[in-house]
Amino acid sequence: MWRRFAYLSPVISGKQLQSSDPAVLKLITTFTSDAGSGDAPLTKKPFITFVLGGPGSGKGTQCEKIASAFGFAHLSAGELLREEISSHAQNGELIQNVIKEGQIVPSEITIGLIRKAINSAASDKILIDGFPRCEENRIAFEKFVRVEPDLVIFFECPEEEMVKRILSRNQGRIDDNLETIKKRLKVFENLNMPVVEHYSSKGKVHKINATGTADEIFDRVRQLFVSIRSKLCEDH
Ligand SMILES: Nc1ncnc2c1ncn2[C@@H]1O[C@H](COP(=O)(O)OP(=O)(O)OP(=O)(O)O)[C@@H](O)[C@H]1O
Ligand SMILES: O=c1ccn([C@@H]2O[C@H](COP(=O)(O)O)[C@@H](O)[C@H]2O)c(=O)[nH]1
Ligand SMILES: [Mg+2]
Repeated sequence: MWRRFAYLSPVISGKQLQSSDPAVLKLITTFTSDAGSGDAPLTKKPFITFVLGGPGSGKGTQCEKIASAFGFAHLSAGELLREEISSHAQNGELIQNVIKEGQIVPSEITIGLIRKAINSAASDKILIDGFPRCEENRIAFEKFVRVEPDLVIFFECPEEEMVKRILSRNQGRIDDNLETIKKRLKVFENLNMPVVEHYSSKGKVHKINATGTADEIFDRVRQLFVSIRSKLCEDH
């Protein structure tokens, strides 16, 4: 039984939890129970775009622009998690600790929130900003939400520029400090990048140069969406 679900083990502080850990057993139960939020099919067939890139590479900024220019719903995984903290949800404290450490929230939690947001989104063209964060997230999403992304955008930005942008963001985020940024950059290299590599090998990744002004970057992004517009109109 455990071997079948080994990829669901949460990554917290870089450690894989053991199969006997109560948190892991709860995770398996949620994903395999009809009542759980993890294993119900989506109520619609959306056009899914994963938007990936390092911390501060401009994912959120560009998603806002794509959403308003091309009618996408913008679902930020980080924002969904932060809303759980501010609404004092059951997992709020756990999420806050993980984000403060720059690590990755267990898939069970994030996927449940994303699924709910997809089902209640105003558009069936969806941008999922900042997810999947690791191969375990990706595999769990594909297996339990039962969809693969139609498109993956990867914003390429030098580390120095990402750090500069985050340190001048000024939105009071608990992870916008140098100590957490260093941890997030390590997680980005070690855990986020394998997801980009996986989708690259499937020919789904469009890399965008994320240097320059936000408008210059959006000019590059716009070209991509204009080139796939006929596909978007046909299907959605
Ligand atoms: N091209 C740009 N040039 C300068 N600043 C930018 C640019 N794009 C975004 N910013 C600013 O940099 C900060 C980080 O951008 P944004 O929040 O969009 O990045 P992100 O990839 O979503 O980051 P995170 O992963 O931390 O959520 C914000 O304050 C934003 O206004
Ligand atoms: O799928 C996800 C998305 C985010 N997190 C955690 O949240 C912070 C902030 O995310 P942003 O996308 O940069 O807003 C991220 O560093 C992770 O700690 C997550 O665990 N899983
Ligand atoms: Mg963001």
